[in-house]
Amino acid sequence: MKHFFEQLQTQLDLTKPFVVYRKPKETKVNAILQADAVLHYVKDYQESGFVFAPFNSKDASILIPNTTVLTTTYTSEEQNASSSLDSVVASTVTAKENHINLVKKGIAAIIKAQLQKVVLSRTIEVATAKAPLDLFKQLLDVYDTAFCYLWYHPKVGMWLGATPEVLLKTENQRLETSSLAGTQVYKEGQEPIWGEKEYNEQDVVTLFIKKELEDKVTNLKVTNVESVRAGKLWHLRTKITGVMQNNLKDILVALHPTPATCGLPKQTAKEFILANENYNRSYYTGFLGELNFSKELHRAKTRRNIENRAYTAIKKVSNIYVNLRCAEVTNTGIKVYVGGGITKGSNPEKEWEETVAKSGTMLRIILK
Ligand SMILES: C=C(O[C@H]1C=CC=C(C(=O)O)[C@@H]1O)C(=O)O
Repeated sequence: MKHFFEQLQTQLDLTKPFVVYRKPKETKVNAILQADAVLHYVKDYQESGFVFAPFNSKDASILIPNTTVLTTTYTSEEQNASSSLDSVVASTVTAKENHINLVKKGIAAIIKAQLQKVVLSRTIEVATAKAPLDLFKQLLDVYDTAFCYLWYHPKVGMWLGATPEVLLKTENQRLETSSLAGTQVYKEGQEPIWGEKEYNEQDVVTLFIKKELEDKVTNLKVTNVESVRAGKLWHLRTKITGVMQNNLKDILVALHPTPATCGLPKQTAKEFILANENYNRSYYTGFLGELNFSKELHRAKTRRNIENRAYTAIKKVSNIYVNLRCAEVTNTGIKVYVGGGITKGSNPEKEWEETVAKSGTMLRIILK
């Protein structure tokens, strides 16, 4: 174990690219190390490696090819997990005013019928003396149901996060995606009670996904909406599955960004965000994860299987997540990114509070 994290520290000291991550509910931690500092881009999504894509699809997606892969088993440190669930606030009066004004602008555009939904966000900058790999280990300790990662490229920067949202999981042609939206703060021993605003906000995402995939996926199935926990928050989620008839690129172009991170209509919401948020989202609300990995499947060795060598099958799998509950390591500290879905039923003060609650995912790790 020590060896694993030491190798990552050496990679960082040598300023060479790497990513280290753990998928939800797994104990296996994976790392991909790049031998040089070349910036590789994804061209057609036929590549194999770890993809790191920005919010704005006009900008290029980065690939760390999976040449050197390391794995280890990480067991969470209980002590860290429990003590870190207190709430943390690191926001100024001006930040609050600015966000409330932005939300009001969003609501006004919805009332004018320019938009049905728009996701609006902000950043919070804090100082820290903590080492990036220690922050990553703390994410592992606290968020066992999230996709936890630390990503570094000397020509781009360093990002880390614990995201609850699956964008796309594929096994050969089989596909799963999810519609995640609506937020409430988790309270010990209590189940969430959802209002019309949250159901509507989440339904917009589900309908969008269904429509986008209709002509690209067969056997499309949508589960009932359920409450899912993400650290100290609850969300509403629907899973969507099917069989891909198009390639991965077509599917990703159709889905990203969904109304869980952008809005509806997609293009108008994107333009609204780029014109009004007054900062660059960069990789926040982009996507990241395993692209076209090979997975060996071992079937029972029946005589027929042995004859046609069918007992080991290689599947092509991708596991891609939306880059939420994340932060960027800067020269002066860490920048946390948070946002929320605005609909006609939104209350600006509550939307502000929701971003404060969401920022807790990263802040309670950074400031603890
Ligand atoms: C945009 C974010 O969350 C999305 C995912 C779940 C719930 C959301 C919401 O309730 O607004 C957002 O759509 C974020 O965490 O920055």
